[in-house]
This record gives sequence, structure tokens and C-alpha cells, in this order.
Amino acid sequence: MTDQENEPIVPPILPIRPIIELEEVGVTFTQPVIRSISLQILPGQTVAVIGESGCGKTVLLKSIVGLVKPTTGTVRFEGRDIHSLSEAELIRTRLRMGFLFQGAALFDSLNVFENIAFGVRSLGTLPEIEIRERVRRCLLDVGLPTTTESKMPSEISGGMKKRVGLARALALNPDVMLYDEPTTGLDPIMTDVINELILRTRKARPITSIIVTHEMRTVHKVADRVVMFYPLSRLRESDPQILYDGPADQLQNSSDVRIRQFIEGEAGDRMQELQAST
Ligand SMILES: Nc1ncnc2c1ncn2[C@@H]1O[C@H](COP(=O)(O)OP(=O)(O)OP(=O)(O)O)[C@@H](O)[C@H]1O
Repeated sequence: MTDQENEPIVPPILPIRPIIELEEVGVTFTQPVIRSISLQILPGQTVAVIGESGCGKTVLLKSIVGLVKPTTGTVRFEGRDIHSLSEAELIRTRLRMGFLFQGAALFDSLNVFENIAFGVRSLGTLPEIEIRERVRRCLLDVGLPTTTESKMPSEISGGMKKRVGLARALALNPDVMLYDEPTTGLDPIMTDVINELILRTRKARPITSIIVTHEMRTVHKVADRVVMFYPLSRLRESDPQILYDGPADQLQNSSDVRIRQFIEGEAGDRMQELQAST
């Protein structure tokens, strides 16, 4: 036997392929909102997207899920441009992404059980008995008793609605969870409950998460990476719109005054601007 034959076979180390990739994405409505954003999100990452109101965070999430078509650039899911998928492929891809909307976006006319079962049922692959079992498990996963099933959305609190919205998204076993301000409007304890649920979800399954949030506690508790956007109206044409893209625990060390103002919650020159406009 030659030396070469004795050598152990070492598999090649393949670079990890991003699950979501934005390449020079721009979105313009009447005004440009997002300009030339490039991001690569790796499988299993938990990314917090922060930035002041109106800087385009929700538009970013919507362009990832295919609800907003970028004016320029490309959004890829597992390497495929999602805006060039056929209708059927787009639906299949969307089913792999859970979306927790700002107001939970439950169907008011359906009870909690039907709200959670809705997406699973539309897959058309599970018998009713398994749908019942999955709804129960998802409710328990978000810390709600099964007695919640029969309640209407109008009969439950804001925090419970968010948890039902999360259960509905998780019922589809998504590979990616997109959270749009999951804790806005909740008291500090319920905020922490939602943060814990996001963490628990990540521990329970290999999920990639993007969380748009204003809560710095959420950022520090759940995110391993932070991306900070800045409103285009405050930038010059040549300035990058992403002010920070890095580990959550390094954000507070930034010397950029715009980042410091945001994390410390200072109005800065916004007050002079308000006075000038009145
Ligand atoms: N469908 C649309 N048509 C026109 N303008 C839109 C549309 N969607 C969003 N916008 C505008 O794009 C800008 C960015 O909106 P977006 O909701 O992404 O902000 P945001 O950063 O998520 O803000 P907030 O933190 O307040 O939720 C806003 O000025 C908004 O009015």
C-alpha cells in the first residue's frame, strides 16, 4: 500500500452558503427608502435590524418575503432570486418563512385554533387529527394553555395575540423567522417572555431569524448580529445606508455619534428640526 493510500480522506471544507442574500437592493416608492443594501445572512444566524422610524426596516423584511419587489438589485433565498420565481415556487418558498407581523395580523373572524391551523391546513398535506395535535403543541410552545384555542382574537390581550401569531408562524416549521417589532406595545415582562420564546425557538430548531426591533434589550438578549439602518433623508448620496453590521456586544463600543444617539435614545438635532418645521 502506498503512503497516499494510507492518508485519511478529509472532506473539503465548503463555505457556508447564505440562506438569504441581498445584493445592492434598492426600493423606491415616491421617495427612495432603501439604497444599495448588500447583506448575506447565514443559516442559523439571529440578526437584529435596528434604526429609527421610517428608515426602511419593514420594507426590508417585505422584500425578503417577496411582498415588495425591489426597484434595483436582487434578493436570493438559498441562491435563487425570489422575485424571478414562478407563483407556485414563490408560495412554496414563503411557506418556509414564518412572518410575525407588527400587530400579529390574526384573522379577527377566526378563533385562535383556526388562526393557527389556517396555514397548516392550506398545505393540504396533514390529516385533521395531526393538525389538531400540531396546533396544541405550538400553543404549548408559546406558553399558552389549550383552553385559549376557542377564544376569538378580540378576547385576548396584545401579548397573547403576539404569541398566537408566533404559534401560527411556527406551526409551519419554517426555516426562517421574520419578526417585525415583536415586542412593541408590550409591558417589560411580556417583552421578556417574547424574547425568551425567540431564544427557545432558536434552541429548539435550526432556524434563521431576522428581528426588526426598537428594543435594545431584545437586541442584546437574542441577537448574535446587528444591522443598523439610517434614514436616506439624513444621508448624502454617497453614504452607505448601513451604519453598523457586526456582533451585538460590540455595538455599544461604536464611536459613530449616530449609533450612540440611537442606542442611548437621544433626540439630538431632531428637536431643532421639529422647531424649524413649525
Ligand atoms: N407600500 C408603500 N408605499 C409607499 N410608501 C411606503 C410603502 N411601504 C413603506 N413606505 C414608506 O417607506 C418608508 C419606510 O417604511 P418602513 O415601514 O420600512 O419603516 P420602518 O423603518 O419599519 O419604520 P418603523 O420603525 O416606524 O416601523 C416610510 O416612509 C413609509 O411611509
